[in-house]
Amino acid sequence: MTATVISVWLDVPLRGAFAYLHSQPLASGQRVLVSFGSRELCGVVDNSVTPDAVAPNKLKPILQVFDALPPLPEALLQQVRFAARYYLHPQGQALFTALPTSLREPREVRLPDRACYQLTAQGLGQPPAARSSAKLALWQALHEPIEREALRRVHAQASAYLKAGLASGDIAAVPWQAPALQVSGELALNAEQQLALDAVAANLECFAPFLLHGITGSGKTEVYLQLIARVLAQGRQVLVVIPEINLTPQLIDRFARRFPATRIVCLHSNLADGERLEGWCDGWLGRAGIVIGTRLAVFTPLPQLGLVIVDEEHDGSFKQQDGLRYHARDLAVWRAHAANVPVLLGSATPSLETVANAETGRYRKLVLSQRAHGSATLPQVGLLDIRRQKLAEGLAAPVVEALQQTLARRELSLVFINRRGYSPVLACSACGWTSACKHCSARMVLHLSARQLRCHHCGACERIPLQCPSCGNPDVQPLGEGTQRLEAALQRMLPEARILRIDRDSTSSKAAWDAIYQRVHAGEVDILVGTQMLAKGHDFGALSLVVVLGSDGGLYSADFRAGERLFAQLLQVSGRAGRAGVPGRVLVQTQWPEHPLYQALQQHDFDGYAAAMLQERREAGFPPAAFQVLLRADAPAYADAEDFLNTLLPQLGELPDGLNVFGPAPALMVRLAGRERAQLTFEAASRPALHNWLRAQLPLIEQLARKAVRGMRWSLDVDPLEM
Ligand SMILES: Nc1ncnc2c1ncn2[C@@H]1O[C@H](COP(=O)(O)OP(=O)(O)OP(=O)(O)O)[C@@H](O)[C@H]1O
Ligand SMILES: [Zn+2]
Repeated sequence: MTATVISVWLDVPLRGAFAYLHSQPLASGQRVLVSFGSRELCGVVDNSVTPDAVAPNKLKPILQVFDALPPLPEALLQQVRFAARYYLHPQGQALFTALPTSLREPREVRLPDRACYQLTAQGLGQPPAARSSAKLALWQALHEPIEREALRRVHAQASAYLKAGLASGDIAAVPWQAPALQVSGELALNAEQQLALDAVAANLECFAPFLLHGITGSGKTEVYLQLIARVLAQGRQVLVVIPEINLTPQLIDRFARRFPATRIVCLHSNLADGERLEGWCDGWLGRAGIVIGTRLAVFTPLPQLGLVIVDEEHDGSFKQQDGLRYHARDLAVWRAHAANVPVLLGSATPSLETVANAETGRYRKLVLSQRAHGSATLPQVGLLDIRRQKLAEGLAAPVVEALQQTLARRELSLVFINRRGYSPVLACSACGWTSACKHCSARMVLHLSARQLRCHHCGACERIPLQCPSCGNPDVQPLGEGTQRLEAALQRMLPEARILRIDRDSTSSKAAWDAIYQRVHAGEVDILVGTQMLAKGHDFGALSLVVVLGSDGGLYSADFRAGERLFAQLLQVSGRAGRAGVPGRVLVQTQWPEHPLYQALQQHDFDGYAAAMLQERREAGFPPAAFQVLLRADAPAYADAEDFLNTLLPQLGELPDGLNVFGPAPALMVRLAGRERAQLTFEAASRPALHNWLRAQLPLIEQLARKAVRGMRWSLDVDPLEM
């Protein structure tokens, strides 16, 4: 019997594919079981590559072909091929990053049969009594084949009704079929929204990248929804990628209410394996009309893809910070290109990368310059110079006054401080000791209610010391404010106010978020105190005052992106005020009121400040004017990480023209979770030149890494966001 050599990708940190034997050829994308060393692994067949050479007598057979599901689609393999090449990452690992956990494991995967339900002839002849409106609505909906989930949206009693109907023979399960599109509750668009909609809708048949630059509250989401309706009407699918924080039940609800019959798959990292697999497969098998999710959703196969949307495209959470360090926005644009469909990048504060692309005409820019809600206008921004103010518990008198007035009018206030915990550091006034983390170059944050010091970088916890660990002084004091301390101070100053704190500590569960939303919308809250979790996407109608504290730190940071991030964050959080007719006001406490960033914030001048920042980047030769790749090394001791880079550097030889390297230098945060980090920054004006040259150096880097001290690790970060 002659056997065929099959190329198989495995989830291992090696660049090549592996060769195995099978009795007959297998399709690309086929999942298989193979033995690798002493383990059995899941592999994926790829006939487009030549495997690394193996002596014929050493070839091992494929142990099992997992064929309960069809082979993974070619479009996914292509996307992974691109991602691996672009991000200089081993392709096997890139492929397994793209798969839901269940498909990475060395076992067969079966999908539960997805059925629809419909009335039988017997059921049709027996309408429920007219007084039972729930049953009548369900009975009506069951005239057409409908999925359980969609039926549940018709009425909460769906499951019980279905169970009874199946038992009595009034209802039968029928093979799954795509439901007819239903669209409900579309708003009449304003002129700018209409222009934006028309521009994209006119390009549904080709790749066309758009920037939808709409100020906060300008109705971007409404434009997305109406575009999605057009695409669904063509029987095609839509991919919507959004930041982690914005994936709220409220948003999903908004989509579900608009498209009550459509299967909407929601994908994020907190799903159980089974749920994620089912959602992923529903996209892949064409059953889902809409896939909406965080960055990992960008890998969901969608055979009928008709439109890609990236909301809040500037958001840093789109960049994966370990393994395959991909940027979901950039991969989303690539996907739209590969599928030859339009992609819409929406934001009130687009990234400078995207601004630059709009400037050169690579992306077409669509503008929403007005708030959508009838009488809503942008808030007035006041800058409070705290060099001339006495602060009480971190708050200037005009801020407390404004909070009092807002409370008296029974409107909602938001106090924004981007620091959770009680206080960012505990310090000894006698010897200068501070609560440093043993594992990171960072301070441990005081969490008073939990009676702990916590490191927000590595998660280390300690008891709060009763006296200074260094000199024994019993007077150790919290320095500065975090959300918890602010909450306590506000409660003392405004005892009658109902205050709600929102940060990662108070919202760890989805249920907590739901409860918060309900309380705010029911008017049970007067003041929200919170971190950046509050800055984005939320639409609280009664919110009329936003107070910003402690934002000066971002003005003069060593990270060249800090200003861009701060500006976006402040515009976003300011944008929460005055969204529904109540005039809004923003107060910023700062020591630098004359700083151009605050001046631009006051004028709501995104374009002007973005142009200035872009100009600075061009002069300094920073992205987006240049392209970067970081080579990071980390080890328990800094010297070992640095040694590796220092050994490598001379062996790389002379760099080609136009390519520069800086370093080795310590990372901005040198020590993290007990490891110290050094890096080389490669930079060039030409992206292909930079990537191609680095790709050619990979064998050398890998060879030297094998000789480095044990425990040294290295990685490449293409288009890094963190320095
Ligand atoms: N054409 C319209 N007519 C009336 N109201 C509208 C219209 N479009 C949107 N709205 C309303 O305006 C508010 C803001 O809209 P939406 O949430 O879509 O804005 P957005 O631009 O996505 O906001 P942000 O970026 O600030 O989160 C919502 O309450 C929405 O229902
Ligand atoms: Zn730490």
